[in-house]
Amino acid sequence: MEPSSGVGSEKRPTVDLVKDKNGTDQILLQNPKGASVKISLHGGQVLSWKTEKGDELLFTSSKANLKPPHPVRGGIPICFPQFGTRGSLEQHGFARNKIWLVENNPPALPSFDPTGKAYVDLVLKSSDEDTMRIWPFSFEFHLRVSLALDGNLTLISRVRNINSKPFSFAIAYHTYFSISDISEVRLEGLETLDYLDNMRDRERFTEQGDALTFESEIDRVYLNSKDVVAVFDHERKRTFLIRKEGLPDVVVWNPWEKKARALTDLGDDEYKHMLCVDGAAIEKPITLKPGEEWTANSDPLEDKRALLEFLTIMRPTRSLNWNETSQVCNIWTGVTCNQDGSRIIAVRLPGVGLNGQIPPNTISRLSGLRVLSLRSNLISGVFPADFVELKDLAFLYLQDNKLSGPLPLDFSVWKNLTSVNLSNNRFNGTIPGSLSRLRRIQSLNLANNSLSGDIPDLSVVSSLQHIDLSNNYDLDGPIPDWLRRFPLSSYVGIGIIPPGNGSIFQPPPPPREQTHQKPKAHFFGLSETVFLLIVIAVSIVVIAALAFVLTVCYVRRNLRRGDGVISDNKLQKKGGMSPEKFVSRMEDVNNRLSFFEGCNYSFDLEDLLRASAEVLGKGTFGTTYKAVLEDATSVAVKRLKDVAAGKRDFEQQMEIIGGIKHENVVELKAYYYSKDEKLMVYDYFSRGSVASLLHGNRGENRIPLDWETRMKITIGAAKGIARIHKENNGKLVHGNIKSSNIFLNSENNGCVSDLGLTAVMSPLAPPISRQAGYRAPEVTDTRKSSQLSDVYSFGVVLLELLTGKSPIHTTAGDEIIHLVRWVHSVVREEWTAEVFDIELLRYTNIEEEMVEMLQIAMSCVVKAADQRPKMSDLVRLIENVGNRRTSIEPEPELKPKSENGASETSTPSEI
Ligand SMILES: O=P(O)(O)OC[C@H]1O[C@@H](O)[C@H](O)[C@@H](O)[C@@H]1O
Repeated sequence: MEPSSGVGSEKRPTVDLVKDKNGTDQILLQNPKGASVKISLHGGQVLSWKTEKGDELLFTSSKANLKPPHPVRGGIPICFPQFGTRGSLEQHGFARNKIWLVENNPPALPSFDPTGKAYVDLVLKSSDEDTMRIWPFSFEFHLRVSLALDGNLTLISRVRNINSKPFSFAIAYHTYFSISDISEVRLEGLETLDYLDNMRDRERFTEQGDALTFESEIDRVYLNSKDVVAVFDHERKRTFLIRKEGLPDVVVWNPWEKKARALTDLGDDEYKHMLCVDGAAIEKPITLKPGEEWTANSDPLEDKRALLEFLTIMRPTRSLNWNETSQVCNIWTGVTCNQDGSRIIAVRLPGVGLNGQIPPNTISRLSGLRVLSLRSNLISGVFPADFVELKDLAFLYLQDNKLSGPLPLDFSVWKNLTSVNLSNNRFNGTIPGSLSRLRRIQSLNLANNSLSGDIPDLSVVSSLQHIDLSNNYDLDGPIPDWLRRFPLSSYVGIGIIPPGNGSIFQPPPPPREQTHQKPKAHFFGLSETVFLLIVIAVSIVVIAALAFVLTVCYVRRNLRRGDGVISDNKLQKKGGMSPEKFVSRMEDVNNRLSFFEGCNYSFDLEDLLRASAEVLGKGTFGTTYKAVLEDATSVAVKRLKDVAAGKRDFEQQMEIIGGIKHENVVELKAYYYSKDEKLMVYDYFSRGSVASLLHGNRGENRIPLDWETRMKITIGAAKGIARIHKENNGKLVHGNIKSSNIFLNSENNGCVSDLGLTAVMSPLAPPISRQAGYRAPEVTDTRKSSQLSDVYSFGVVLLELLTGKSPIHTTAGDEIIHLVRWVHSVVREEWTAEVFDIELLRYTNIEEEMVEMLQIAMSCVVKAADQRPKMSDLVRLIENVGNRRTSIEPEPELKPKSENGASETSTPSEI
């Protein structure tokens, strides 16, 4: 066979047809550096994968039976179309036992770059009678195996349905990695995932550990894992990286001693030197309609079909770019997929003119859906009964539609519900008591419907931060005590309302549509006569306030012109404050926001009240919301809790914070202070925080955290903190540095937020455990933060960026691990490579920088505060590392490196 391509004029990759001792055809791929891969046509199975030094990376049993049709114990058998015994076929399906053919003219693979690669195309077709008898579907399985110049091995599978009926299949690359000793290896990337335990009737469990180590038999299918998992072989100092885009599951298998003895094609002790880790699609079999083709990385076909059916019926007035031929995950408006593109997890279609009833069996088929926003459309009909299928649903926004009928009776089917907005519809009937069984719900908005009956007791729902039941005129009073905890605007228009003020984030009741039930004569629960009296009283106050405003404006204008009748002095003597403050007081009376100079926002508190608010996070000092104003401006609003400072001190601190203008400090745009509410308004950073990008679910706006980005975050954050430390005569302390307070600006530079709040907060505010991992030892004792404790916290963030781990996390057996201590212990063992985030191991030429950054981080987290570097020194040190950097490109695949003490990184990507 011809070599697949040349490299310069010297050596070329070669592809040869050879025979094994049984006469079975094998393909030998060799790259110009001497790395090689051997593939048997028996099973299309990779049997050997060697580095350029000749080290074998795959395990094959010395007792393996290499004669077809027996499966070969070792290498990379392909399990298809069945995994294990989950079906009527023989164990792991038939593909591994069949003779595959070399394919000389395979269908083109759009994204394959052959440069420097030795590769071969194999095909398995269902044409033979034997196969058709056991699995009566016509298919073609095209397999490309390629060996890159850097030694990486890639398998790309494509399965095509050439039948007239649909079929489903599972697939796994049952990869036997060769390892020094099973007791010495660790497997990372499966933390917190659910798995099906084959040893316990495929029962579902959740992985508790930080990494997997092995002490006994293991036989599991981990579900929905990240794209990269890694096997660390401590003894050989070798790391296998398995990139498996498009394959959601991971099989982990080692038979251990007893089972190994029972397997005739495995030596008794050989289990010690093998570990199977497979990229796979098992839990949710892949269904192909006639003519369809699947390849890892392809669209989530089932979900795509469901959405197309939904679209056909709902006919939005705004055209959407959804069609069968475009890729869902990267292209379709309003759709977000999970990390490996196997499921749709969010659908956001606000205000696109969706019309009519949600067709059954469409949206409900998106069983991985977490966010559904269909607000501000023209959706009618009842609440779709089949939404009960959406078990993962966390955010549901159906407000501003024409939905009617009762609310779902059993809310407890959506265990993850966090935010629900069904306001401004025509729902009637009672509020379901099952809401009280939701343990994660933070925001519930049922306002402006026609709900009636008792208000259920939601006092037990401790997670609830925002509720709005307003303007459901038939709800029975009296208002229960637990509801009185919330602002009045949460329950105006129901029962009997006590007097009091409204509050932020509770939209004032909008004018009700004709179609809504008409308010009866009990305005806000009061009789018509009393209401009229109040209207008159309120009018008088408004007129008085208006006169007051006009007077002040007149006074201010005159003062600015310099011809005022009242001098500054006089005014100060009289009111004890400057004209500016005088005006600001007056503005407070009218609930005004105090904007900082140069701020180009033009909204006021009223606008903020009307804005739709979404909880972004609950932090140490309060809850942050994303507020979207009517003109579509998004801002982040922090609602502070436990403020101890009085108004004047609060304002002073806000002036200091708002005075900082620096590209790496999130700018405070405005604030609001009243007895009941303290708000801070910032720009909204759509890319999210470093914490969410590192540890959170990686949605639509996710930026892959490559090394370049991590460096930019670090340099940005360091500069931002250094700038903060200069403020207030060099005395300002940030006090709450953590990865959730560092955001990415449009250039991916780190920007620091949430600064300077310790000074205004109650010292008695309970310490939040999440903060604990960032807190310097001396702060734990004294509860007093300093600039040097900021340096410590910054060091923890740096460790987070280097390791990809949270500052406090748990292992199997619920052992609590402190990142700082863990890094210390690993580094002490002198195997630094193990510390780094496996996602970083795919980049070349960064090892040195990572180690330098690790040293910098370690210097920040030393126990003795006075031995930590200053922030300004850190900026210099980090910039030095960054400046020395040449361009760093992520490798498309990963490679085995030399064994001269450094870790060896290799990956059968696509596996
Ligand atoms: O012996 P086989 O057919 O190659 O399978 C090996 C093992 O593969 C694992 O993936 C299965 O879960 C085990 O049950 C099975 O024993």
